Amino acid sequence: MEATAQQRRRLYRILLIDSHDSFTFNLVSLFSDLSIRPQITVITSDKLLLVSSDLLLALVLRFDAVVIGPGPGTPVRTATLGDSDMGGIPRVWETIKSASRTCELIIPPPVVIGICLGFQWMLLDNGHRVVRLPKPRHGLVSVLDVCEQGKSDMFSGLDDKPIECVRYHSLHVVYDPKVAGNDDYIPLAWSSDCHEEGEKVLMAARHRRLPYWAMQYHPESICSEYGSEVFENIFSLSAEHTSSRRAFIDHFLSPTVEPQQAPPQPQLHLRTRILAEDDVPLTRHLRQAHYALPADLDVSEFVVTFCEYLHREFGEYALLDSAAAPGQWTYICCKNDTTKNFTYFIPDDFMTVEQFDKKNQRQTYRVKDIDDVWEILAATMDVTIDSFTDTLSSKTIPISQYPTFFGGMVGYVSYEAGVVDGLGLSVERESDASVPDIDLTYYERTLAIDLERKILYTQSIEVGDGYDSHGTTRDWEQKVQALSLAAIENVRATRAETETSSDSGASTGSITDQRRRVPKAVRLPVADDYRAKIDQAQGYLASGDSYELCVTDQTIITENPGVADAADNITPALADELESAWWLYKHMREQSPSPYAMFYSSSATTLLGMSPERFLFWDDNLQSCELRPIKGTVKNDGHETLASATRKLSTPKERAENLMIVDLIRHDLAHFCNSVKVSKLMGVETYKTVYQLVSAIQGTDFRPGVSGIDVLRGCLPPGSMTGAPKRRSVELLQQIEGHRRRGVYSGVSGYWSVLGFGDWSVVIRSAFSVGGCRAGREREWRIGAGGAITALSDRDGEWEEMCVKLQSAMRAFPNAEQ
Ligand SMILES: C=C(O[C@@H]1C=C(C(=O)O)C=C[C@H]1O)C(=O)O
Ligand SMILES: NC(=O)CC[C@H](N)C(=O)O
Repeated sequence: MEATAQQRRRLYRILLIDSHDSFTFNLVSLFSDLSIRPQITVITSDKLLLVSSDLLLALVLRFDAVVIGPGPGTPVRTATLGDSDMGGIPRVWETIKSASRTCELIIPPPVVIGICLGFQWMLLDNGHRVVRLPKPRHGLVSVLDVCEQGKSDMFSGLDDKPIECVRYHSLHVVYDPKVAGNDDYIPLAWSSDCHEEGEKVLMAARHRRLPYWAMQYHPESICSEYGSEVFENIFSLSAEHTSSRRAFIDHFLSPTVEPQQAPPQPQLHLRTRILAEDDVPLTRHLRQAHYALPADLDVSEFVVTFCEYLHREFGEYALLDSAAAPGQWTYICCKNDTTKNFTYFIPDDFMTVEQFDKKNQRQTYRVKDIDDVWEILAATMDVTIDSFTDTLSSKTIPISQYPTFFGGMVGYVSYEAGVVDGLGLSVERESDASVPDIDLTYYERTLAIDLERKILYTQSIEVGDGYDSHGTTRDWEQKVQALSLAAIENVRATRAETETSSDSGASTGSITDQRRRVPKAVRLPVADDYRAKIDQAQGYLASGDSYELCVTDQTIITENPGVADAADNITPALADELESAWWLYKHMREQSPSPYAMFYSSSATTLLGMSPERFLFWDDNLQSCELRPIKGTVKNDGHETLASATRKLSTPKERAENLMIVDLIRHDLAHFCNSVKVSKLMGVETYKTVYQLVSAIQGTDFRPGVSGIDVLRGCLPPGSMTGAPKRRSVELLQQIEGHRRRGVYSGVSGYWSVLGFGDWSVVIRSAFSVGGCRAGREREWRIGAGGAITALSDRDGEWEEMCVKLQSAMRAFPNAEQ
């Protein structure tokens, strides 16, 4: 077969140096769509320190272009104090320069492109100064003032169009025309909003003689214009240089053999399953039945009553509850003999598994010497499905309308698990009573409720007829159906009662509940401490170490120990704790309902989730996923309308906060997906207590070997809870927050379905318990709240915003409110 001209063309090799920034992979996405047939190698700048000088020369020679990407920190310290913000970039730079200067053989340099930190480094090295901006510009848009020289260079063909560019910088280059001679850079564009900055800021430059270009702004941002055109121009302006350089290098080194296809990017692979001995995969049968619920039924009330009936019959359960729009599905997981709870604490090398035996006794064992927790979880999820029965289908429901959760893992992953696993950083160990960093329960019997169409599905993953201590799957289905009918009746009867007595269901309860509802102690955030944290954060924003920091604080509510009630199979105090947690959940759901509500109780903790924010949804079958970050909050207290909230959320400050996270998520997703698109940019959504600015980012065409769980793992912790760039911001937040663990707060909760779907929310506006009778100490509830701090943030406004968010969860604890 004859190769096409495009295939015959040589790969254009780009070495992209990443200074642990959260925008680097947006450059990978941008380059991938260019006409040069790129092959991109990303290396972090600190790894370059490990490469010997000879190897570095050989490495650099092989690339057509070296891109010095953006990053936190400053290039200045490196030049004077040898600090580490630049990693091995100065060595690469020296290698490029010395190869073309001092060898007998003058090797033509590769094309070099510097972006933001890279730009600052290149001009600093050339003798210009780099100083702080009067006010940092993070996520803000400027219009470029393109010089005549720029119009015939990297901005050519753009016909004097105003070019909007996004800026993420605290430092800038003071261009000094006196740095004369052949080795200087020529300005190509300035910022045009000098009225705000006091002076024009240099935005783009090129070397007078060599193929070096540099940009202060971020051409890869979703809100920057003409990013592709600018790079096409640079690669075409340097095409002649590149081809003569290739001929020169080929003459001395054997020409490189082109691989048929670009090698896959390094990825996390969960496909290599490690099976525990008792986890030999069995083929399972999926069984599903569905029933129409009465059209006039208040499904939200039904869910609560139904859970209570199910609890009495089958014991503990988990609830993934779409308690408010736009949620469509509510899932209830029922315990049976195959239910297994997995808990893991950082940095243990074992995982604890808990299962109930046929006599309903807890059995606990450890999986030891594990390298990777997720491999163990993946082994349990490795369910081979051989058949599917839809037993009671009266009419055909299109497959797109079927529930996506059909059993699998439900639970949460803590913030710290993401910090350690996703970012490779370390965290301090929790001293006393702590909650697991991963707490997931595997369920094979689940109920799905389609709230829009009012349909109840019973779903099971069974071997044989699914017989266990609760009977066969069929027995279970029949019991569930009978319970659902009883719950429907109960909802109707309660409705009729409340219409006459005006009493709300959530406010009824035992004496024990009443006592518990008066907390023993409440520790709230202190305004001055919070303001001090904001100041500290803004110091880091001014120095260029971060562009946005999501600062948080925690509230601790210590419960009054209740009076023990008797209950079957579980100790009285435990039953009491469960009952009171459920009461709190119902109250929270009534006060601040949200689309990602969750009631999840394991032996170590209980999570009362009321998150409005989807973290990640994935579909392995379609190889697609979606993230929906929220950034930008306005109180909804009855005085605000959607229109007035939209006005408040349209300010540069709010938009910048959101934009930074959108760019960060595009970068995170580009590690796993060949295509990343923003399907919604900064829409305003209404919730019961707040208005929020929400964006949606979609990733499709997963890279080879990737499935949704890899995306989840690799994108933790959620960027909306860290700020950008993620890694450096997390380190700074550890200092700002006094190395206090956030725990479940700021982590993610949701499901991982055996059908290849996952849906996870960010744990915010929620409470989780620490201690309790099984830990032999008082139970306390922790509620985290915080907000993104940018250079434009105002201390009092941020304190108020945090309080609004805190109150949405505090409402569950009526006597604890401020
Ligand atoms: C930090 C919280 O929320 C995060 C911060 C937001 C903001 O700064 O506007 C909005 C949603 C969340 O991503 C919280 O609720 O505690
Ligand atoms: N985005 C960047 O590369 C920022 C560079 C540098 N840290 C600054 O704030 O100016």
